[in-house]
Amino acid sequence: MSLQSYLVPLLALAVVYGVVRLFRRDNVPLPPGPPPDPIIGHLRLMRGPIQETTYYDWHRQYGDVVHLNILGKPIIFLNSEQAAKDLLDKKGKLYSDRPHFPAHELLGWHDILGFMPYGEEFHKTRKLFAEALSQSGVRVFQDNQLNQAHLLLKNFLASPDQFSSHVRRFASAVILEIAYGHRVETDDDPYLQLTEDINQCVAGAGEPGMAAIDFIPLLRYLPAGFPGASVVNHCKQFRPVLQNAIDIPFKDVEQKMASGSAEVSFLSMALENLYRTKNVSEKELRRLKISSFQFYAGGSETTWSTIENFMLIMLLHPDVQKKAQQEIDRVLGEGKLPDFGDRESLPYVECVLQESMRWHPALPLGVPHRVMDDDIYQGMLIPKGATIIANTRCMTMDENVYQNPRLFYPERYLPKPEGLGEPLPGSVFGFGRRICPGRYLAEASVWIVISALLAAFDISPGKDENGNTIEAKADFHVALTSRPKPFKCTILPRSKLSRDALEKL
Ligand code: HEM
Repeated sequence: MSLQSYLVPLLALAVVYGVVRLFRRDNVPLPPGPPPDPIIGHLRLMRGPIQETTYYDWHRQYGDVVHLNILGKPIIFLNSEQAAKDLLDKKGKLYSDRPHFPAHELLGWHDILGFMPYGEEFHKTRKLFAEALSQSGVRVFQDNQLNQAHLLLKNFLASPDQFSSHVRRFASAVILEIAYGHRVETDDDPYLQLTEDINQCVAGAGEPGMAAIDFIPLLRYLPAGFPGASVVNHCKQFRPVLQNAIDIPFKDVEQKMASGSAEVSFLSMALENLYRTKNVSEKELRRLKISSFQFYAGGSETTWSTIENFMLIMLLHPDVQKKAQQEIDRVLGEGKLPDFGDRESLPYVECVLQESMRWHPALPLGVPHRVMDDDIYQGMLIPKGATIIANTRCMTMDENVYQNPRLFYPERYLPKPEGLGEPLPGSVFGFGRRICPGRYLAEASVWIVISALLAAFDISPGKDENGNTIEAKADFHVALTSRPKPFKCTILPRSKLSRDALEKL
C-alpha cells in the first residue's frame, strides 16, 4: 500500500475526530456559577481578599463544581473532596499542570516546584522531594524536630507573650536544618532574616492564580500607581532579595562540603549524589539549588500557620484541651514530655491535630492546578486551560461528609459508637500528582509541637492592660495561607512537675 492510501483515511479520521470533539464541546454546558457581569465576567467578585464564606455559599447554591470567568479566563472551583479526587487524583495526567503565575515569574520563581508546569522537569524535581520526604524517610529528621520543639517549649517558658515569633522561628529552624544542615542557635541568625524576607515577599505577591496580574498580564507594563499594578513593583523590588535567599545558603553548603564541615542535609546528600556522576550540568545544580530553597518557601509559613491555628483553637475550646491533657497524663504520666514513639498511644491528641487542620486549614484554597485539555465531568465541560481551585475550606466543612461541620469535635474520627467514624480531612495537603510532598514532615512537626504544648502548658485567654480577660475570637487572615490575626493568650506550665521538666530541657 502506498503512503497516500494510509494518509487519506488518517486525515479523514482526524477531521471526524475534530468535528465530533467540537460538537461535543459545544453541546456540553459549563458548570453552574454566579451570574457574571458583561465582558469582565466575575472580576468584581474576585477583588479584595477572597471571602471563604462566599465560596461556601456558592457550594450550597451551585453544587460541587462551580464555574467563574474572569475576563474570559475560566476558573473552576471543586467544592467536594469527591469531585477533587475524581479529577485531580484519578485524572492526574490531565490535571497536574499549574497556571502561569506572572507575579511569581517576576520574582524569579518560574522553576520552583510549586509553580512549575507539568512535564519532564516537574517529574525530575518531584523525584528529589519524594526520595527525601517519604513517610519512612522523614524519620531521620525526628531528632531535629524534637530538639527544636524542646527549644520552643523553653522559649514559651521564658517569654510566653512572644509565642507567635517563637512558633515562627520553630517552623523556619526545622526546615533550615533539614534543607541545609544549618542549625539556628539565636534569634538574630541571618538565615531567619532570609525566611522573613521570603514570607514578606510571598505575602506581597498575592495569591497565586488570584492576583489581578494573573488575569491582566499587561499590568506589568503600567505604572505602579495603576490599580492592581503595585504587585509588579513589589516583585521587582524583592527579586534580588529572593535571589540572595536562594544563593546564600547554597553557596554556604558548597563551601562547607569542600572543607569537610557540612552537616548532613537534603542539599548535601543530593549534591554528593550528583557529584558522583561524571558531567554535572548547570541545569542539575540549579534544580538542587531551587529545590532546597523550595523546602523553606513551602514548609515554613504553612507549618507556622497550622500551629498558631491550633493554639487559637485551644483557647476557644478549653474542654478539648483538658481532655487531650488527661490522655497525655494517663499514657505518659504527669510532667512527662511526649516523643515520636508515643504518637500511636495518643489517639485523642491525633484527633485534635486532624480536627485543627480540618476546622481551619492553613491553605484554604490549596494551590491552583490547570487542566491541560478539555474534559467532561458529570455532564459539564471543564475547558482546556481552566484554573482549577481545590476549595479545601468547603471540603472540610462539607455537611455531606461531616455532621455539624462547624463544631470543633475531635471525637468525630474515632470509630463508632465512641465517635462518629468520619474520615480524616483528605484535602488539606492537596491532590493528585501535586499533593504536598512535605506532608509527612509537616504532620510530624505539628504533632510534636502540639503534643508537647498540651503536655507542658495550659493555654488560656490573655489579659488586657487592666487585667481583664480578653475573649478569644476566631478571627483569621485571609490570604494564600490563613492564620489567626494577632491575639493574646496566657501560657503557663500546667504544674510544678511540668515546670521542673521544662527547666531541665
Ligand atoms: C502543615 C504544613 C503544610 C501544609 C498545610 C501544606 C499544604 C500544601 C498544599 C495544599 C499544597 C498544594 C498541593 C496541590 O497543588 O494540590 C502544597 C504543595 C507543596 N508543598 Fe506543602 N504543606 C505543608 C508543609 C510543607 C512542607 C514542610 C514542605 C517541604 C518540606 C512542603 C512542600 C511543598 C511543595 C514543594 C509543594 C508543591 C508541590 C508541587 O507543586 O508539586 N509543604 N502544600
